[in-house]
Amino acid sequence: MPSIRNFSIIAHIDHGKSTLADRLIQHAGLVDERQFHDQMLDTMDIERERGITIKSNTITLPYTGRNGETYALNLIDTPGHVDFSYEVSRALASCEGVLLLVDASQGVEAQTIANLYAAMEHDLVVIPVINKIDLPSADVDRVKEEIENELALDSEQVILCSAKEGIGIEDVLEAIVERIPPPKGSPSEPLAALVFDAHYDPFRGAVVACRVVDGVVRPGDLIRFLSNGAVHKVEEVGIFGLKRESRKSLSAGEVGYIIAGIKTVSDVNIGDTITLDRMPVEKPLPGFREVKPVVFSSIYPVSSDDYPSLADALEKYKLNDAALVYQKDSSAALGQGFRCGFLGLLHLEIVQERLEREYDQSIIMTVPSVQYRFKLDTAETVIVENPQYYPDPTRIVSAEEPFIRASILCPDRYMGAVMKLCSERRGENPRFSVPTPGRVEIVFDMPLAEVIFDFYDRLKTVTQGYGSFDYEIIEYRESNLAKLDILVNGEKVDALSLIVHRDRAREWAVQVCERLKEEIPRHQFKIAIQGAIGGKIIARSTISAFRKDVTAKCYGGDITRKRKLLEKQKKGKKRMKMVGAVSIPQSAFVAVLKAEKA
Ligand SMILES: Nc1nc2c(ncn2[C@@H]2O[C@H](COP(=O)(O)OP(=O)(O)OP(=O)(O)O)[C@@H](O)[C@H]2O)c(=O)[nH]1
Repeated sequence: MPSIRNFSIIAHIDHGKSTLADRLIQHAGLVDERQFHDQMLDTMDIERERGITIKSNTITLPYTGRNGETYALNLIDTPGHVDFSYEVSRALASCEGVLLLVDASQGVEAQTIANLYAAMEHDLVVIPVINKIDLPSADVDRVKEEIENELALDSEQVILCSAKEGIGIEDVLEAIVERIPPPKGSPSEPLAALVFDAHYDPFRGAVVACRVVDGVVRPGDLIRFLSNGAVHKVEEVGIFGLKRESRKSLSAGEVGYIIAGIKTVSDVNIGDTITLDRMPVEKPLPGFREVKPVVFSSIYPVSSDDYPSLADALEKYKLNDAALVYQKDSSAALGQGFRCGFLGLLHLEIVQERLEREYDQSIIMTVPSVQYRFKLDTAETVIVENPQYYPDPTRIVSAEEPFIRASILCPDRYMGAVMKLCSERRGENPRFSVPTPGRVEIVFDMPLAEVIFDFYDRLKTVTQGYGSFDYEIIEYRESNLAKLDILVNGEKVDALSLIVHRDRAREWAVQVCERLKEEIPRHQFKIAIQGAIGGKIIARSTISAFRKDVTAKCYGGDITRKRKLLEKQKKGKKRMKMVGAVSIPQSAFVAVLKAEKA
């Protein structure tokens, strides 16, 4: 049997993980030049379009070392965006080592540091790799210095490569087999396998991705999930090549999949331990850090008839994205739906897109919220993440909201712009340090609610792409909160309500009214859009009554253009939600989330 190495690639976003993974796959000869398309591991459409990795993917690469030995290298790809550090932690739990990739022109970034800490927590061997050395702006010496100073890693150990040009790929592979130890574990012990991912196959049921730590699993075995005692008969085991490749067994140290006709999706929990029913292990393997959702929003079907289908889609989706949490919810305006918890706004957007594309759901999402705490005059404390359940204001004694420690790394010339952005977002207590000349680290305490909307995008804009951002939640702090209601044509639309800081309430109200004015099409009557706190109106916009014929504005001739407009209007109708006498397009609910127009 070939010797096994389990490793992962970690890096700041855009430093080239997927490109390097592609190169390693190509080097392993799994695909020929003709079949090769970029970013083999980024299988989801959204990943390709956005050019980011969201889900961890696994692949086994055969490799023959310079010493002539054969190896099976299990590569677990990880995402780089802050929202998905949870996926990183899952990937790391099944590895013995990591490649820590640093861009030769950008250098060490906030997420590089956060990822290194995660790898150290799991006691992994860290191989520093400087990528993109082909770039004219590459500054290998400076980046080596940063690796020494900011990461405290030995710069002598650094491997230089260009994933794009295919330079240094063999050095990377040799370092993996030389420096990363083979997995420990023993095939003769009772079976213990760590579930680190899963997805739903309509024909085969749940496909469970796992790392076998001890023992062996074969088709025909009865396996048991330790967390809930569910027992299933194994139909197939195998490894992940470019596709699933079945094998006779999976044994200690190997990474692969198990198919056991599991139709009850809720039996499978990421982080669970699988063992043999007839010879179980007593203790579960150390699982993963529990995920804590920080952003909440409700999902409703555009048409209420689709509620059962949405329920089914969410259950299957959840199997593939353990970070999503949800429960039933209902709204006067939108009917039955689900309240969901997300890791961040990007996560929310991804869930929305995947539900629409992969599960064919037409959904509406409400304005996201963080979790607030209210102390009431009854000495009770209530936790509220849904504006619908905002307590009676006369009973609130004090209110608190979650604060984060935001850490931003950027070239020092952007310091002023970053400071301004942070103080606009109610940032407090700024601290600075200079990790390497020319770069500053700026640390702020900031309300989480202020970063969930579009902070990261804004930061990228004000630093021309050079700023990087990481955060951790530190504590709850007292805050002056209020519930902002939105009324459309005199009717309160509960799905548009939001909890805001009083100082920013008017600003928000004006913005939401303006955005809705752009999003809601004209009707045959005039529509007032109002923002109110308590009964008091604090902002207002008006949509005037419309001219009936939408094609009237394309003077005469151009028939195709006319048809296009009508088609567009027809399509638009399908995605409308009636609120009283007003139809609000699905997009409006999402649009109000974006603080500034795209
Ligand atoms: N010049 C140059 N560009 C590279 C190299 N490696 C990657 N890139 C480019 O850098 C960009 C980001 O690369 P990805 O591989 O998508 O980055 P990533 O780290 O996987 O990004 P996430 O998966 O979103 O975290 C792409 O445009 C690549 O073409 C390299 O060695 N040289």
